[in-house]
Amino acid sequence: ADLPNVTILATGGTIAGTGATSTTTVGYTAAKIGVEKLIEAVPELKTIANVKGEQVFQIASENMTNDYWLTLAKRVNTLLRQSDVDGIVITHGTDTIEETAYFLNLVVKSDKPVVIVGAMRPATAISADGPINLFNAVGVAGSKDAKGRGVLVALNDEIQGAREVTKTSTMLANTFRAPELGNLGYVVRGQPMFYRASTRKHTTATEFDISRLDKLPEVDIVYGYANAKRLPVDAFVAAGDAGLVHAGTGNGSLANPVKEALKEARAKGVVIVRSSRTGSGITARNGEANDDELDFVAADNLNPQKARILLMLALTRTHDTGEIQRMFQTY
Ligand SMILES: NC(=O)CC[C@H](N)C(=O)O
Repeated sequence: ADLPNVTILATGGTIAGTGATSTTTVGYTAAKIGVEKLIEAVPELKTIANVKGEQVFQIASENMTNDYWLTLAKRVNTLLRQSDVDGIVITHGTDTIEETAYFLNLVVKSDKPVVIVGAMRPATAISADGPINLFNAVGVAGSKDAKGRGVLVALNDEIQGAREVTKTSTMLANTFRAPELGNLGYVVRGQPMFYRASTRKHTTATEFDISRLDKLPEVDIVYGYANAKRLPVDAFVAAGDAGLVHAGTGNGSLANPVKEALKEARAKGVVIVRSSRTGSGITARNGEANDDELDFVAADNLNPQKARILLMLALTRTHDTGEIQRMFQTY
């Protein structure tokens, strides 16, 4: 009775995946097992929390969309307003866990813990990581220590912050890292141990409100590489995008034809954010491009897929590039 009340929102992924044999760890099918079965597989959960499950949707997370995010975020906010919910665990495919985590980090309006968890091996595999990951995630979500830290990602005995965490390996169980900046802590026997906190504003301290939104602005990502052409930029602009994120080479550098296309896009009102494909470090304002002159925004150290999320949310508030740059320095 004294245990915390934790709701598990299931969305699919490998943690709910099944393979043909116990050694199938590649080539299995994600998003097969329902939330009740996930909970039944870990009877130990009863010792650390009163757990309830809800299947919000059932997808492989490469099929995540803005619409699914709005559905999920609204459900999280509704549940966290209830006095009988102390924390939430979201089971999720690992491919886009970092994006969902950062989106929720910006739009959840509560201090209560929200912990996202997944697995790298399907439920049918020997040494499946899903059950222990779920146990630890429920422990974190039920802990008072985890309150007010923003959305957390807990896998492989580690706790990562939503803003910095990224998937770094296609296959390893310790795929989740915050390059150069490190994890926030560990989970030991279902107990979180924190050593660091994110310094950027999140959850209750953001200016974003999705409660009355049923659509997000269209923002896409254009990748930088040798021999890059302007074609993708032109195609996204023709499709009516409100914003574009450039995943630049190095410190967000722009190939000449792409720079021309982005300049023209900006002249048509499209907001341009320069980020980097390198995986770590800051894309500095007025560094590899003159953002003041071009009227572009620099992504700080957000990776392109996270810069896309912040730009979408920023565009729900303003089209002023000065204001949007401020948001990239704030969140
Ligand atoms: N390990 C995983 O969860 C990856 C499976 C699948 N591609 C997904 O993201 O849902």
